[in-house]
Amino acid sequence: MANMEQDHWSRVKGRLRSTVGEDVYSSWFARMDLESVQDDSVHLSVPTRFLKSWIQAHYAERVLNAWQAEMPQVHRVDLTVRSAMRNVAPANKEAAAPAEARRTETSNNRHAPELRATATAPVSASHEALGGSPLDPRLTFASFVLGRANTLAHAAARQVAEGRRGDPVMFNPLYIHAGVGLGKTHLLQAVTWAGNSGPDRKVLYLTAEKFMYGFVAALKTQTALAFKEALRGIDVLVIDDMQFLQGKTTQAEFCHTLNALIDAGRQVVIAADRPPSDLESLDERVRSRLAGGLVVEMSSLGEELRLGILKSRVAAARAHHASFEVPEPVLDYLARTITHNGRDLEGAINRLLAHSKLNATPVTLEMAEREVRDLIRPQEPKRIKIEDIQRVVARQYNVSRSDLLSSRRTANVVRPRQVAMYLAKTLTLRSLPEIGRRFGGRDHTTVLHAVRKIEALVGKDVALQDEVETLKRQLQE
Ligand SMILES: Nc1ncnc2c1ncn2[C@@H]1O[C@H](COP(=O)(O)OP(=O)(O)OP(=O)(O)O)[C@@H](O)[C@H]1O
Repeated sequence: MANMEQDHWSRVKGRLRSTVGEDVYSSWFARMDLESVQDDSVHLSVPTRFLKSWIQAHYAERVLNAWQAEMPQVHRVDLTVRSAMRNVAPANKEAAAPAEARRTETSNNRHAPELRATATAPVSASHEALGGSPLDPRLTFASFVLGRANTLAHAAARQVAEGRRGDPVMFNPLYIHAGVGLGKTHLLQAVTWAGNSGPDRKVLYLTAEKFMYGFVAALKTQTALAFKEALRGIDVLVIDDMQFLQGKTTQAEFCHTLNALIDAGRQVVIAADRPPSDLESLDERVRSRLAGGLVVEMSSLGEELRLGILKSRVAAARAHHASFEVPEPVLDYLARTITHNGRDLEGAINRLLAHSKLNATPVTLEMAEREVRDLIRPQEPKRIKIEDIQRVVARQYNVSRSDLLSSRRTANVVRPRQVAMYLAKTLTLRSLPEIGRRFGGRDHTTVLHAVRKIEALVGKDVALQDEVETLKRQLQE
């Protein structure tokens, strides 16, 4: 790019910095790059979709103004998302720690820069040479959180990733299926990063779309034979989003490739959003071949797993924003209420980060409730009312509801009251002051004390733990 353009760009950045202030600038514009200037339009790029839509929604005008102040002829600013893949394969693999994306393309990088982990898996030169789909450096085994939903899929994926050339292939193909946003792409890319970190194996990650595109392009340029040979020369073929494989010729080609690889003892790993038998648009031969290896389902993310993912996202964000803190109750609340998929969990942390950075305020439960409201889907856990809690607890401990609200401090009332407050905190979205008000106008510190007390006791006292569990069950029914 011409030096002059870069000079303009530096000055535009300076203007933006002084209009929006240093904090906002570093949150939103620090990773924006100039791609090109052509006539009256400027082409900029950012590493994520999230950043793109945020800038478009909030700062489009200011970015254009800053350009016009520098170059009056500019009438248009285009913003695109860079892919997460480096476009130059470094010769030295150790130096190939995934870095910020450089290649411009409207890719599906769904991961905000704030969540960039410190993954250091090398980028495989062979992967790039073969035209593999872009890999996201954050999607590694190190950042994959384990839980009941994915233990088997993870173990199988690891086994594949750690295999060596010539090892007997245990299950072929390995077919992983799960609903949207439950970690398929994460696991498949983790296999690719890990598999390519050794010197002797070539692992190629392709989305089904990319496979089709590669094949169609090869047909057009009459290099289809070379394409097939190249594919057959790899050790592990990883195909994501199999449900999108379309077209008779492509399917036939895919089937040949699959057969050739499997017969040659090469590993094939596939992910889709449904089991092979439900891939209706696929040829029967392909379906049965796909079902002939190990088919593993990843089920929906349990609460513990969701909490683990949230924590790992916060830790990743803190690597770049050390002051970003999400209190435990907020994490618990998010894990409890955002139940559908990992992408929503990631989105929630991004929003909290954006909000707390922009407004320079700490993350609170109230803020979280407001910010993620639309991520909480309809069939979320039944909304429990504080009155219900008071009623059920009073019945269980044989006291009256007015006892719970009264100022009486006898032991037979104090404990049930504390349990009720604890349940109000853990099962509802009410804030501590609100709960205090609903328990006879108590102060929020009294509620906090009760919550902590019961939390501590539940960890030690099995009988109390059972009581609390029974109460929760009754309330959730
Ligand atoms: N077990 C996990 N550990 C860490 N992150 C996870 C896990 N499961 C899902 N995620 C995160 O959730 C988000 C969505 O996951 P991913 O893109 O892998 O889903 P997917 O199953 O491929 O979805 P789709 O069907 O839409 O392609 C990603 O940010 C991913 O890192």
